[in-house]
Amino acid sequence: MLPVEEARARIIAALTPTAAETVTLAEGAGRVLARPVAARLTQPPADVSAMDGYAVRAADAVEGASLALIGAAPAGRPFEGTVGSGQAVRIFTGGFVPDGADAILLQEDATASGGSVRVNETVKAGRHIRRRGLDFSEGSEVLPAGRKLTARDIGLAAAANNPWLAVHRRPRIGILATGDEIALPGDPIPPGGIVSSNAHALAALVRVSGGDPVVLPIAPDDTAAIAEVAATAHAFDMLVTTGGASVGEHDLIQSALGGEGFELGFWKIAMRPGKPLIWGRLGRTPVLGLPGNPVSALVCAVVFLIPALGKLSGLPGAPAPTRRVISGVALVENDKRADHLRAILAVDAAGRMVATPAATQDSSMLATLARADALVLRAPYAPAVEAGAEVEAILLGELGV
Ligand SMILES: Nc1nc2c(c(=O)[nH]1)N[C@H]1C(S)=C(S)[C@@H](COP(=O)(O)OP(=O)(O)OC[C@H]3O[C@@H](n4cnc5c(N)ncnc54)[C@H](O)[C@@H]3O)O[C@H]1N2
Ligand code: MOO
Repeated sequence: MLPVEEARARIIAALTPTAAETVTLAEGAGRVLARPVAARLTQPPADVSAMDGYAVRAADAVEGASLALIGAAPAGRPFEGTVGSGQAVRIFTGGFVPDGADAILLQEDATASGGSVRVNETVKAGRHIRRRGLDFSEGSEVLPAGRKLTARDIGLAAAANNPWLAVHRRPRIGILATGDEIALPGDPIPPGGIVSSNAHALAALVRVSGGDPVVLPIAPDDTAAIAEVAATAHAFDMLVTTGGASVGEHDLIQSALGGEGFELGFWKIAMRPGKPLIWGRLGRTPVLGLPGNPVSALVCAVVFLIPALGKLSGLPGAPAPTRRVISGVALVENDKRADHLRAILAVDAAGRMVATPAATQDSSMLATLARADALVLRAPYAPAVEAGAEVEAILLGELGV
């Protein structure tokens, strides 16, 4: 069985980012830049005032001096003349500093009357002036390719006068649930059947992780039916299946896809839950075969599908970040499979984050998974630890799943 890290590395190495598409600023948040964003202007375009007050010559603006007011420079309407010795121009935040002036006298530090202004506090040269290009200069790169755009980045791209952004197309992910026993929520459930939760949960996970999910019709445990749906795989950047991954004679994914030209990359990994994971390729489309057990499917999606979506979207495809937390209970020595324990988080009196794994960790228990805040990671053969020991955990809330 392949170690988790190696399985993830092989998946990430096999994926290439989607092509670029052009979107408006409003559509850009959360997308990954396919090309850098350059400034299409210099900001500020000239020296501007950072305050409301008076543009003056610092040499004249000493406490007690009276300066002649010769005009005004509100934002957007520059003063055309020059500030000479003993003169001042009324200025507002964002207004261009007129020629001749080299400092701003704050409104609060001055008394204006008639055509003059009295300096109540001596001004320092350069004070309250934002220099031309302080923020960025025309032609410079303000955002690099490969960046996942934040709301702040959208503001920067807009300020740099870019109405459009070149981002990677959202990866289109086909989701195929298989099994004779599964029925869509609300539909009649066959005898001994179960409602299909996996496709819905996976579609939601794909959506919040930057992909476009396409939920395919449920395929019964029948080679021809699975093959028929799989024949549409070329329409997707990745096909994700659930169920039929294991060793039972009804576990048909590999044999059904085999007829369609499926090339197996690997099968079975040293992970709990999620051992029977399948990875391969159908023509040019990568295929991730998740186990049918609902918790196994979703934990594998956190560990493999989210990084894969990242890589397809133009990111490095890094694993979910982990945090060091305190285990609320003693943990037994682990076996050969990397374990992922569903746990509730709480903050103790000392402000430390404490993760308490659920007492039963069965891979069918969706309610336990939905209530969990974290997956506590137990490496293969990790030794037993006492309650209070530090352990690594993936915080599910941070991933938005
Ligand atoms: N003899 C062995 N048996 C099993 C092994 C093994 O190594 N040897 N592995 C076990 C492990 S671990 C897992 S995980 C499961 C995974 O099996 P499959 O991927 O083949 O999944 P199915 O058999 O199709 O289904 C398992 C379980 O999940 C339910 N299911 C399936 N699809 C959905 C869905 N879309 N929504 C909700 N629930 C679903 C299905 O009804 C079954 O109850 O195999 C073990 N067995
Ligand atoms: O790995 Mo299975 O996913 O243990 O239930």
